[in-house]
Amino acid sequence: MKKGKEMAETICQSTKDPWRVLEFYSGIGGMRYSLMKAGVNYHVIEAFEINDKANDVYQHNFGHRPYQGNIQSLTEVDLDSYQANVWLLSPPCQPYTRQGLQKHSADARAFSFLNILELMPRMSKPPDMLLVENVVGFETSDTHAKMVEVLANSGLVTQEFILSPLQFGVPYSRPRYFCLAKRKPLSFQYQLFNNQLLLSPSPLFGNNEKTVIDENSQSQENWDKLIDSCQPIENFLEFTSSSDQVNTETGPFANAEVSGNDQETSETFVEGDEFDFGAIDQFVVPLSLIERWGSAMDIVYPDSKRCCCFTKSYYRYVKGTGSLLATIQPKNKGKTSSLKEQCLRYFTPREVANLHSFPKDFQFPKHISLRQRYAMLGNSLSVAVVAPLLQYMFANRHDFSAQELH
Ligand SMILES: C[S@@+](CC[C@H](N)C(=O)[O-])C[C@H]1O[C@@H](n2cnc3c(N)ncnc32)[C@H](O)[C@@H]1O
Repeated sequence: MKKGKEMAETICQSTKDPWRVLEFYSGIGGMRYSLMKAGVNYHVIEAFEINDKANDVYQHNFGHRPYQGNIQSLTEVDLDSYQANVWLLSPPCQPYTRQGLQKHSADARAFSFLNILELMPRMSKPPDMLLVENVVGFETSDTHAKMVEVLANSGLVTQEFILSPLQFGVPYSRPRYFCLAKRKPLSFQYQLFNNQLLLSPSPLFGNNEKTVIDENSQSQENWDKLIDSCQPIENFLEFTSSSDQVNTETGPFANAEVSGNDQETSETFVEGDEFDFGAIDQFVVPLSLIERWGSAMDIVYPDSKRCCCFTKSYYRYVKGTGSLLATIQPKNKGKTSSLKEQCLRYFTPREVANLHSFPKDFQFPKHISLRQRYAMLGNSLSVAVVAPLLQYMFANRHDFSAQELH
């Protein structure tokens, strides 16, 4: 009879059973797109999301409407009934954001996640693997302390990361906290990182060196190297323009070109009256805002290799909610050249989705307003970061398969 590693490898090769996944706080489906990109053999048994507009978007793209209840009301019997191996969770971030009151577990928006943690030890079939995503700051919260305690008591080993799309070649600064957890006999490929918080993606790239550059490194040299290795922002734009193509008389996008490599996304964008090309002016930053807030704006250019995190308040507020694009490149970049002459515009929702590495076929249904689109994208996640994390979590040739674990 085969034993241990030999048996596990045989099982992994022979099984066709997909991993049974539950997606909590599914939003517009960033986790599901990450699963798809990771190439995992999965079946999303159920997704849970309280927001009906987010569920419209999810249903539009995946053909399944998530369960629209409050996660706080789920019981261990409910969760056991799904017989899931894998949980993916991106609970609300507001209790832990630096800008917020940082009430942590005392914040009502943390209650549903705390409920899930309390249910886990009471379940007869708790998950074998899970991934939790949250803001930087979560790792020092009492909710985090509770999560680590519950996972350890339930026999799950954790590896934690703080990673940004910049570390994956995407010119987008969005550092986020991630926890991966696996239950024995499953194990991580690099077990020396068990119970550690890493600021480097190196294990995901197949090496166990901790010294790969990270966004939080203090060294200017490392920071420059990281930014340099990213693609330029123009690769993520649906409209490109150069100063000689832009007719400032008739509006900065009068002669805007649809990016050659992105025809599909432009079609996605031209949907409904609200998004006619004629309405492109809605992305121009009004002069009154530039005059009032210009000094607080983060301005980037098509050849820039970094832009700031887009939050759910992008387009409603300009300060600290995400970068603005200068469509006319001045000789001297930055504040020395008048911002008014640089024809600032907002990134379009499609462009934000591109920077989140969502696939080209992702679409919003027509009835979702511009503000709702930005709000939902701001809540979502980087597929470029989560997909390799999932690949790392699922891939260990010594692991048992979904079939063996049932
Ligand atoms: C950080 S966002 C996650 C977004 C998601 N990962 C995505 O790709 O769009 C948190 C989501 O949880 C939902 N949510 C918050 N509290 C909830 C609750 N108690 N029950 C169900 N959904 C909830 C919010 O509506 C929001 O869409």
